[in-house]
Amino acid sequence: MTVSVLGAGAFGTALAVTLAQNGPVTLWARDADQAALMQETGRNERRLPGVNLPRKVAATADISVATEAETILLAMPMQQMRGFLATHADLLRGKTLVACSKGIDLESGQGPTALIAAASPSARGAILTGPSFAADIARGLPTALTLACAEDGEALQRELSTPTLRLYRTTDTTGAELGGALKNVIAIAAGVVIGAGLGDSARAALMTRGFAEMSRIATAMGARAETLSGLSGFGDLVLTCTSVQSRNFRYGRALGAGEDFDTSITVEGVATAKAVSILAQKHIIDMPIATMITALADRQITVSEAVQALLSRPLKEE
Ligand SMILES: NC(=O)C1=CN([C@@H]2O[C@H](COP(=O)(O)OP(=O)(O)OC[C@H]3O[C@@H](n4cnc5c(N)ncnc54)[C@H](OP(=O)(O)O)[C@@H]3O)[C@@H](O)[C@H]2O)C=CC1
Ligand SMILES: O=C(CO)COP(=O)(O)O
Repeated sequence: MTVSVLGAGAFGTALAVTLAQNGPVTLWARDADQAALMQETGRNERRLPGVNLPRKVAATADISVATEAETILLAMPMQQMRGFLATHADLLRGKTLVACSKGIDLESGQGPTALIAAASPSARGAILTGPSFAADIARGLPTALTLACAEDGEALQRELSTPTLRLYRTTDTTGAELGGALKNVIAIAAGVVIGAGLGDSARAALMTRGFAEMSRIATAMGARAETLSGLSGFGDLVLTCTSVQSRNFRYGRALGAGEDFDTSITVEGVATAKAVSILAQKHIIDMPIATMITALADRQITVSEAVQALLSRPLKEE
């Protein structure tokens, strides 16, 4: 059975590479020139350089071909997903749609599975998330992710697991998608800490308090605490806050050091910090780190003002 991946960025391409171990995969790029180049060269140098695409990966820019598969992975940046789902709603009807994006839609405040349910009520929505860099997956290094699906996730889990990509299953879609979205905000903050020269101890404190902040809002929104402490929450928080492979971490590090950062690079945590600050007000939840990241990204405060504001908060019980 063919699986399709829509979005030929670093992650979509890596997923296509690993899934080709199970059978044919269609990889859809929105840019016809890029699809043709991938098909011709067997590489995606634009988004995942240095990786050979297996022969079982067929690249196309034809969306009607790419949506023939029953199982379709959505691997575009989060802020593009709502528009994409609306444009292609007819072709996606009745399919199994597995979101691979991490974030919260800024305009609606919804995560990927809620966007899928709103745009394609007859589709089955799921989310694949957790600690994994595209380059690691593509190189065949061992990785473990969470597959969250409200119902009948077992067959999908088997279909999307490969000899090197191990999927764990949950029905807690809210927890899985909020963990994956929120860890990016904390990773930016961890990058700021390192970029500003505040040290590894400060980063450990930030990660721990960040995890408390993630858990507070996520459980208030219906997530299970154990999902937050699994691969999609704690696991991905650790990876993204401690690796320079992370774009969110590198963006934060540039902010902390007062350096410029290439705005064409996908950094999901910025929009998510804004979206979650709005949700936090609605749920009356205290989210000082997300609020600070929004203010820093918008240049409303300096790094030293942000640090001062966090350090001067009232002392309280852990
Ligand atoms: N990279 C990683 O290691 C991981 C990424 N993710 C998540 O995967 C998602 C995608 O990230 P990633 O692949 O790294 O991003 P990239 O920046 O590598 O690529 C983004 C891709 O999305 C395409 N795209 C942009 N807008 C649209 C649109 N409107 N319709 C269709 N396609 C579009 C781009 O096309 P074009 O080339 O034409 O601009 C590009 O191929 C993010 O949510 C990220 O958090 C999750 C785990 C790991
Ligand atoms: O989500 C990721 C790793 O799990 C990738 O992180 P970045 O988007 O920060 O590169």
